Amino acid sequence: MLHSNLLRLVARGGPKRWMSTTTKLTSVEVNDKTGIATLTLNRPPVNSQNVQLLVDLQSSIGEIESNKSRGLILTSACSNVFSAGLDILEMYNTDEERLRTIWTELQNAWIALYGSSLPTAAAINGHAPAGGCLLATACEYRVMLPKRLIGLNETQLGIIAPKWLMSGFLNVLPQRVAERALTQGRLFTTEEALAEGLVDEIANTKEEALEKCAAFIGSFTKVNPLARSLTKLQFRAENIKEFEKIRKKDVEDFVALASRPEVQKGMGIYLENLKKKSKK
Ligand SMILES: CCCCCCCCCC/C=C\CC(=O)SCCNC(=O)CCNC(=O)[C@H](O)C(C)(C)COP(=O)(O)OP(=O)(O)OC[C@H]1O[C@@H](n2cnc3c(N)ncnc32)[C@H](O)[C@@H]1OP(=O)(O)O
Repeated sequence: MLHSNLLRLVARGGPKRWMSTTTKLTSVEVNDKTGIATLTLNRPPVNSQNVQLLVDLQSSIGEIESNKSRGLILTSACSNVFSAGLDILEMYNTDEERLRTIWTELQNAWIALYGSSLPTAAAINGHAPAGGCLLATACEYRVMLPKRLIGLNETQLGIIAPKWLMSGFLNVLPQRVAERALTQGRLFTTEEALAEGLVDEIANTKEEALEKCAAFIGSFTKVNPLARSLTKLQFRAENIKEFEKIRKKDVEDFVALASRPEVQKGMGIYLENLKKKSKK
């Protein structure tokens, strides 16, 4: 009781310490009382994942791990979007080297989060399609605001999510639900996501989501951290091993797919539609 009250007080603006950070598109704030770090994605308007954001994310995860924080909460500074996934503008009309860098940094960011030994939770304070869902499902716990969307919608875009990218999704959903959702490219509403187990709790505000994430991380207070992290990593080891085997080929597959003229054309149309929609 005392512990959860303390977490609530602290999440509402108790003593906080800003860590020195050299990154710009992510920020890290460690709560002095709980030792929990909040990592915020800050690339308005939708936290689309360009190379810089992915590199900054890795650097912030590294910073949190080396500062021995008790856990990591991932959230967004954007008011209605957790992350819109990969920055399509960056993938459009570019060269192979850039595509190689984008995919390599997405892989690096995913493995840094998925393989982190710390307790991790996502306070999903907005929509989380595609790469946004990837980051959320790399965490161990998800709390989401009502009436937002989350899922891997790749097939809706005519593209295929590789196996590693589905790992987190497959960790939390029954195989049958995951297969159907992935083949349909389904985006779940928050309420549907809760019913299926894709998210763990709903919160009405970002502050409440942060509190609930902190309470999840607080649930490990009495567990030996080494035993906890080794147990977590045992659950994830098979996926990580499979990923390591194919990661180089996966980059080349992505570059070949994303540079195909018909895929580039599709991206152009998709971007145009996004822009038309946002002007309405
Ligand atoms: C697409 C082909 C890729 C082919 C490559 C092969 C890849 C294989 C494996 C794929 C793995 C991961 C893929 C991805 O992550 S692809 C990204 C998929 N993301 C989406 O489909 C989400 C698109 N965005 C939205 O649906 C909505 O923006 C939103 C997130 C629901 C938010 O809605 P909103 O109303 O709050 O904001 P909106 O007005 O739509 O957008 C504001 C501006 O942001 C621009 N924008 C949105 N999303 C992206 C994006 N992903 N990349 C770049 N830019 C984006 C949007 O165009 C608006 O711009 P502007 O203000 O008009 O200039």
